[in-house]
Amino acid sequence: MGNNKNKSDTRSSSSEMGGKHTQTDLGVKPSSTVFAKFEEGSSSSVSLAPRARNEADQQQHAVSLNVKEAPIVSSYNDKIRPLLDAVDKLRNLMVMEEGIQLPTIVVVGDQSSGKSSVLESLASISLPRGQGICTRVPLIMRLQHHSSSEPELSLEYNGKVERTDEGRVSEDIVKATDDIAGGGKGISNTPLTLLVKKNGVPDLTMVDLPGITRVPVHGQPENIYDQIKDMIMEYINPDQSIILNVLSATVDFTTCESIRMSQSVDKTGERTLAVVTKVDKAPEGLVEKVTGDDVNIGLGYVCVRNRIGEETYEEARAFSDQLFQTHPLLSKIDKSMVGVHVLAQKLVQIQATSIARSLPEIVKKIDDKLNICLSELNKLPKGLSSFAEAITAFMQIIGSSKESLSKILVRGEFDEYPEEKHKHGTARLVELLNQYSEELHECDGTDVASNFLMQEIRILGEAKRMSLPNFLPRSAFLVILQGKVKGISSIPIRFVEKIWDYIEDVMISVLMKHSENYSQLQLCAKRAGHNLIAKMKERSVKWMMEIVEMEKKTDYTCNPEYVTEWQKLMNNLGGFLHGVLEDEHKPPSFVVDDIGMVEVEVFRQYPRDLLSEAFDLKMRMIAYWKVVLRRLVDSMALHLQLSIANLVNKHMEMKIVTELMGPNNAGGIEKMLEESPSVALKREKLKKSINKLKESKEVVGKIMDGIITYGD
Ligand SMILES: Nc1nc2c(ncn2[C@@H]2O[C@H](COP(=O)(O)OP(=O)(O)OP(=O)(O)O)[C@@H](O)[C@H]2O)c(=O)[nH]1
Repeated sequence: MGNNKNKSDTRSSSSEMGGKHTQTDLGVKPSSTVFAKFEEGSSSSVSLAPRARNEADQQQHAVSLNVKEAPIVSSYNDKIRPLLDAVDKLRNLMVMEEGIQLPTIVVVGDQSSGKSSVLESLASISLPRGQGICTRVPLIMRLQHHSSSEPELSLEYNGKVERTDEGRVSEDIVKATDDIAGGGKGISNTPLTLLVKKNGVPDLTMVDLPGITRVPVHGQPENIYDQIKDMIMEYINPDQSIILNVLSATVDFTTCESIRMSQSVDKTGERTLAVVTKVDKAPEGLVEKVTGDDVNIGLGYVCVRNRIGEETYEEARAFSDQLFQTHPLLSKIDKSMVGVHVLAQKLVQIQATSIARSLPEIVKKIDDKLNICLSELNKLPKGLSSFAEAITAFMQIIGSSKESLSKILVRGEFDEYPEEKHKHGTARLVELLNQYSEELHECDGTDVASNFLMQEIRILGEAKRMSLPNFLPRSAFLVILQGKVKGISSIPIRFVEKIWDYIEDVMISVLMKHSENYSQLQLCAKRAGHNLIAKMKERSVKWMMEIVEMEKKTDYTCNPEYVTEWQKLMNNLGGFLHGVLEDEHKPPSFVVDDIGMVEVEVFRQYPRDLLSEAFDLKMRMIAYWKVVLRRLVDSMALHLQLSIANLVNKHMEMKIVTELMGPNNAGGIEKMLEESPSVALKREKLKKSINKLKESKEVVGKIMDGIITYGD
């Protein structure tokens, strides 16, 4: 470790990670240790293509490739492999679905910019290449160096693993893509994993994404651009993602869509590395383009010339090396910025730093998420396993529902539903009662002055009998009273229905809330609640109809206000008779106190006695009607108060028990033992997440132990 300090110091000042991902920045001893150790190996060149190791190649590329056998590669890779394996395992466990982001190298680029060709060059295998859209699903490419000279390739998607080989891999990727995204040109979010175990490849995991295209080709959906953009944004948005932006040398970088997208999530470019492809096609001005850095690429540029057509990798590499060494323009580009091997080295370093930096945070997030899931699982209702448990749960539900209803409908305490005004029962009941009272008052008697006394004169005419003249016939009073009661009789009935609908609403929602974990009980409580309210409503309607009937039959009150009011009104009689019969001006109308403006012309044909009797009859009715209306409202309020108290304290529990135990509900309370589907689903989901997070915890736990041991 003697020279590690110097090495890490050098790296801290390097711009390789945008000057940000320095060892000191990692701030975590274990991960920094790994990085320092890992860098020892990084000074060696990377073996990329064992197949290139024929003599001619070795001579030709001795400088650039410096092909070495496994020791250097493995000591280089051995440090990063466990970390990368751990991250790949987490990726396989789909830990991202739990909201935990993993450090990922995401390959983006405009369509046909050469993304697949770059990946091919890194892995020395053939991938589907060509013009038009090739990559249609996220292709997770896991490159792993292994000591055997026999490469092992496999494809993993939709839960299955298929072996493949170098000769077939391109074709198999196309088949798997068709399987996932259909045979057309559409794209899919379902990832396809390609595992390449091959001697000499750098240990790297990258995700290749579909190329960005503005114009849909035949067979592609109209919104293909948005679909691809959404997919790319989802992958590059997390801070943990490293963006490998593939740019074709043939285009102006500032116009590239992929640059626009990466800049939108990584403004300073501190997590963006650019690979410039097709340098052979457009060498002019390239040096200026990559040194000018008009597009803010924080992690630097690497220029490559990929395999073209049917070239072998060896040939392609030879051409590439030659190009960067001898081409009059391309040879001017700094050697630390050219070639696939430089790209591989940079990616491995960036990946290692990124993983080491992210691991402590990942461990913490896994722990946090696990704790949240465990506590949510604990909060779920315990599954009931015996009759006794079911009875206890039932009693608790009924008890708490009764208490809630008593609070909101009887006592006026709203602490359980502070924001739900609809459930502030006592206040809403008073409001409804006030509306009822207003409706009663408005229905009759708003305009006593119009047709003043006409009804009374007519009815008195019909009530004539042989008796003393100064006795007011009671029958006349009753006839008028009955007519008036009949006129308002539908209002109390409508009100009763409305008020019980409201109570039903509140009661059912409270019952549902308290029994939310037991769907069978909910069904039964709903049924019981509905039937019970129907009965209560029926009873109230019957009672109200009786009251209305009583008001029709009898004119009685002991309320002294009636007499007081009548006497007050009768004080106007003298003035009224004078205006009608004695005033020599014979006014056609005049104001009667407490009544208003009345037409009087018509009264002049009637005798004084009749007018006086009719006036008296009217005033009695006005005074008495106030008593009747007050009685209808007061008795309604008292009736409701009693009915609601009975409902909450007596009937509700009884009705639900009867419903639950009754013949219509075979299975009775045992049915409560069945868990509601939504709770079962939630429990299942939480258990799955917990298992996944526990496994993930184990994966990172092992790796952190290793790092600590290693660091110590
Ligand atoms: N001359 C030359 N051609 C290249 C180079 N890199 C890629 N190409 C060619 O460019 C075309 C597109 O390359 P791909 O690798 O399929 O591009 P892609 O970005 O993966 O394409 P999509 O995934 O379909 O967007 C192919 O014909 C490649 O052979 C290069 O460095 N030089």
